Amino acid sequence: MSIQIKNLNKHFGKFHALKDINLTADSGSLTALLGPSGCGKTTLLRIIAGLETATNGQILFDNQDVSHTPVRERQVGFMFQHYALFRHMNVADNIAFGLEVKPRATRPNKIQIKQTVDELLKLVQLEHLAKAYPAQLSGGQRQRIALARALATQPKLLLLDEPFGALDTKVRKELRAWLRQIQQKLGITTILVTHDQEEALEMADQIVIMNHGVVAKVGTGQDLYHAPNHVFVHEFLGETNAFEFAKIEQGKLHIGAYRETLNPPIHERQNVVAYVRPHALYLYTTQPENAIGLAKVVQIHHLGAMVRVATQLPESPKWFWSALSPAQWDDVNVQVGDAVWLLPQQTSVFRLPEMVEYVI
Ligand SMILES: Nc1ncnc2c1ncn2[C@@H]1O[C@H](COP(=O)(O)OP(=O)(O)OP(=O)(O)O)[C@@H](O)[C@H]1O
Repeated sequence: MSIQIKNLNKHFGKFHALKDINLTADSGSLTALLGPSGCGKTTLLRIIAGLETATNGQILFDNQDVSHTPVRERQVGFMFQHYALFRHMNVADNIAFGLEVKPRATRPNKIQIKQTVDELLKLVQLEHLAKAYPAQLSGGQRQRIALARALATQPKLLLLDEPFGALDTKVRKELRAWLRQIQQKLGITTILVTHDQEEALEMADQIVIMNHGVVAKVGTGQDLYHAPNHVFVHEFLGETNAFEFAKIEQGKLHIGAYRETLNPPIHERQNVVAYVRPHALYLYTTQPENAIGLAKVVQIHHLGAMVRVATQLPESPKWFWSALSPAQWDDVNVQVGDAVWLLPQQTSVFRLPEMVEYVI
């Protein structure tokens, strides 16, 4: 099922929470709504679900206007971080719940319900836990059951709000890959709310970056990461180093004076800012052509697949981070206190407030 959102606004009293949202999600795709806390992700998801009404605008499912269709008729499945399983019901009964409460006319019979539950338990690979109670499950298992429960009514749309928010990093990572696999296998259109950029980059076909109730940018993870044309998007999606008061002359980046504050809000910054991702900020022990300065190494973190090095230019309060592969590290092999030359390999230059000027 495809989704289209047209000119949608939401006001809470005087507060304009969603501003002229326009979005399309293709049938079978996974869209991530990504943005900082309070940007309106959950509100948008709730409006798509029918749990909240928009002040104006339209929502279309497969080109049908569902803006005023009640939630139970929208055929959506939910999985929320805090949408807990029923404690007093075992796993099988939790999964069956959505079917058991259907009106008699559309409710499957006992045998069909059992069949569906068995299939879903198999899908989420927890057949052996059918008789267990939620308190006996790990956090990851609970969320897998929550997904099975969300899928029981065969929804045409799956809505996930920070589904793995409460889990530890390792389990989160495993479940992300697992959920994406199931979503693709079922071909179910899915919208995922997250504030975790890695989660969005790993799972989504398209990422919608939201900020202060507006859609700042829509694209695939690759599009957004490599060629964001908006300062907010560049800063939000992936780690970056900001060189302020930069100047580009004949294709070369010059660093000007430094501000005293470390990360002033975007609207307080002036002129030109040059952004360099850590993997593109190369370090050299002998001066290369076009180096932007000689910096001091202040920290080195060995992270296995990567070595992260923090450096500081003279008179700058800021640290800049480089991410080196083990092979790159072997060539540099510096120690804290050593001097290194900084050379950006790719730089996105913005003339504020939001225009990208060039990538060099
Ligand atoms: N029922 C409500 N009444 C008044 N204001 C609300 C209501 N629901 C949400 N808001 C406000 O709308 C804004 C967007 O909230 P929303 O929960 O959609 O943000 P979010 O991006 O999902 O944030 P988070 O990641 O923290 O959940 C916030 O400023 C919030 O305080």
